[in-house]
Amino acid sequence: MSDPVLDLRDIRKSYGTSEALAGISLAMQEGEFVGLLGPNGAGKSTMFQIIAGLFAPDAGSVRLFGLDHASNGPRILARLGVVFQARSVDLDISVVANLRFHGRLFGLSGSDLAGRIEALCTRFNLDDLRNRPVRTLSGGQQRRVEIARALINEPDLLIMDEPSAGLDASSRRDLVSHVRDLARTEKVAVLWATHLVDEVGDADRIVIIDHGRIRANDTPAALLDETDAEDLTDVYERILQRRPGDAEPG
Ligand SMILES: Nc1ncnc2c1ncn2[C@@H]1O[C@H](COP(=O)(O)OP(=O)(O)OP(=O)(O)O)[C@@H](O)[C@H]1O
Repeated sequence: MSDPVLDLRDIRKSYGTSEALAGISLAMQEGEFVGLLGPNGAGKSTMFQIIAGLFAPDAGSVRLFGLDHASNGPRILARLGVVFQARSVDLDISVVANLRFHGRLFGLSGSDLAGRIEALCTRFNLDDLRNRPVRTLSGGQQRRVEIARALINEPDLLIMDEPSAGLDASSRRDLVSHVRDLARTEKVAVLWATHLVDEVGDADRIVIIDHGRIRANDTPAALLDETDAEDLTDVYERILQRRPGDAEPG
């Protein structure tokens, strides 16, 4: 069997005396869409920064595609797409100019780059907006540009930290369905962090994190079954209300 796309083992990270991650283990396979749910301060962003190689954990092992950041950072980044909470596209230049710039950072050029930009504009309904400065687009359209940018290198793993922040309900639904479709058709593994349960109802797996610990890791159906909950919102609330240590995942 091929290496997992992502393999985190017992990751720990503290900021001074405050422990942000208290032993996180998580593996993801090709094409899996995993929803990472957790309240504010749960440790989601810290986990993302560690996966992206921005800093190393205090303890534990981080492998992407069977590689570690210390010896294979550039090979990992070539196969990783990242959407952080903060904006990373330039508001003053057009959609296409942003995509072209980011493509060049990955060594793409000529018809290869043009072809990828074309395909991404079509996939994310940006065709009519392609020559507009990003500043003139709506919040939902700007987030679609962010995601298209993160996909310019055709990553095998896309990590998204609250990608729908600031969007209305219908734009959020659109965004989720675009990315869900991407995981299904292109076999991109997606880790989608949010604190909004409705965004991850269709995920292959839901991971619930709180106080730096994984409190649940299973399919939506299994979580509903296990908690005897009405719906996923109820699942989430019940799991967060359990005392850490009660029925922790194996
Ligand atoms: N640079 C930092 N210095 C000190 N403490 C930090 C730093 N970054 C995060 N923390 C703390 O670590 C814990 C986890 O924060 P993190 O941002 O990873 O959570 P999160 O789940 O992404 O939260 P949110 O949903 O609010 O973005 C919090 O208690 C936070 O205050």
